[in-house]
Amino acid sequence: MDNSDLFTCIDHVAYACPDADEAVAYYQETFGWHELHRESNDEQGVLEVMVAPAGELTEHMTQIQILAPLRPDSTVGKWLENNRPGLHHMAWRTDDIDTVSATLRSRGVRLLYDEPKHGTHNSRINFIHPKSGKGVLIEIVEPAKH
Ligand SMILES: C[C@@H](C(=O)O)C(=O)SCCNC(=O)CCNC(=O)[C@H](O)C(C)(C)COP(=O)(O)OP(=O)(O)OC[C@H]1O[C@@H](n2cnc3c(N)ncnc32)[C@H](O)[C@@H]1OP(=O)(O)O
Repeated sequence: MDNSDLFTCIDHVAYACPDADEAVAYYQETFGWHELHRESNDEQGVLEVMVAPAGELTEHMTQIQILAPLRPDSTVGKWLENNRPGLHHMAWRTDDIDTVSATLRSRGVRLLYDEPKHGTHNSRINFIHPKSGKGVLIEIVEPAKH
């Protein structure tokens, strides 16, 4: 078993909270981190803000994704009803989400979606269910090829 055809790095770690602006200001003012990107993803029901320790990304730099729910019945909204603000998921980067999905399914891993959905910055995303991820929600992300 090896990883050479699967994941290249930890793309981001997601922090879920009710107020993204307050959390971003904390990262900026306390740690000097930089906001690199923000967008609302209506399908996922989240506002997401990507912050990083540098103003420009290097190839394998891991970002923090600050997530706030756009509506109470979104996955993050429901999660915040049962949990304090905190770590929500981590995301592993791949160059080819279709191949990775097929490989993981063949190994018995439960993915949430039949086909990848739209993620941050036009990426393609899927998730490993926490029951299949040792209690951790794991996102699989294929960044857009610019
Ligand atoms: C924009 C995009 C991007 O990066 O580009 C994003 O990140 S969007 C980020 C927001 N979107 C998502 O998270 C989409 C994927 N997530 C989901 O669809 C959902 O959160 C599920 C993972 C299916 C869980 O939903 P729900 O709690 O309704 O399902 P469920 O009742 O079946 O719960 C199943 C079990 O999973 C646990 N569980 C729920 N959320 C969890 C989490 N974040 N981390 C770890 N465990 C978690 C519950 O406690 C429960 O455990 P017990 O049974 O032991 O009590």
